[in-house]
Amino acid sequence: MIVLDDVTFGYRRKKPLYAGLNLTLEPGSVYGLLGPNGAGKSTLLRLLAGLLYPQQGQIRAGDLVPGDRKPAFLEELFLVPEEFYLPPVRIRQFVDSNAPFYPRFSHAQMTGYLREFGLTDEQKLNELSYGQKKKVLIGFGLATNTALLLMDEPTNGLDIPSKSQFRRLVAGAVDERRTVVISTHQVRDLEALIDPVIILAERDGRMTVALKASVEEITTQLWFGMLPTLDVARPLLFSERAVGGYAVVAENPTGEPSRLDLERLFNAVQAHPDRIRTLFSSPSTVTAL
Ligand SMILES: Nc1ncnc2c1ncn2[C@@H]1O[C@H](COP(=O)(O)OP(=O)(O)OP(=O)(O)O)[C@@H](O)[C@H]1O
Repeated sequence: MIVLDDVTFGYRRKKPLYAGLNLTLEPGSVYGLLGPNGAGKSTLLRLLAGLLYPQQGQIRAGDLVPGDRKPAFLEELFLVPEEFYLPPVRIRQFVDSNAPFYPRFSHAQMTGYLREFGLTDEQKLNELSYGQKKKVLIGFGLATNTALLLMDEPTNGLDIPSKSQFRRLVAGAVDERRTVVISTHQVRDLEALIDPVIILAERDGRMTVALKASVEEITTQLWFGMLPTLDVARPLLFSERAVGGYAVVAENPTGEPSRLDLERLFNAVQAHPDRIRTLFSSPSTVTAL
């Protein structure tokens, strides 16, 4: 389990990006980390990876502190960053020289991922497109079988068929000991994969976790649907004009079933972060603040 306890962090000391941030991540899940541009998604991933250090508070991954960068933590961590450099070597050489850092690395899985992505390990990394390089890194990250796998905007640069391959491969690589955190703006790419959902929103100039909830919790508290008019009794958290009426997110006091729409949920959270916090602050839901 990964715990962020009262974490304060800012690139400038006098202007923290996060202040008093609390968040718990459980193994066995693919967390989707959403937030506006500049909200601090990449920063949060770097804090979790121990590449940045909290100025106050603590981050713990089991018994380990990510910022200590001890081998026992590093061999269980893989980060697929948004921007990366890969050396000008064949995929096979890259795998052979990096796999030994990860005791659970599976060469069989890596071979399978490369095959799925239409690559061979004879190809040179410097002769691949950005999307192909990203596939190598994603495949390598999945094949490490680290307890913590962080991916920053992984579907950026992937073509349309590769996005569904990505969903399938990630879903197949998660087990009960693995925690996967994916930051993304491409909510449509990941709708069928991420659960729980974490949404960052601003409050008093600081970024906070406005929502952390499972898909089931979200669709219990909120209703996603179409209405012919906006003249309805139930409180609306978001609405937009759509063909034939309005696509809305409404409170759901009667527990009416509906299908989560992440884009609309994101907009509802940004528009009404305090109401969302209140709705989801039941004991079964862990929210920060
Ligand atoms: N190395 C840095 N030095 C100073 N400020 C930084 C640095 N990296 C990020 N920031 C600032 O911290 C804030 C959060 O940045 P971060 O990259 O974590 O956001 P993000 O949510 O990942 O954004 P995006 O969705 O645009 O990728 C932004 O205001 C950014 O300008």
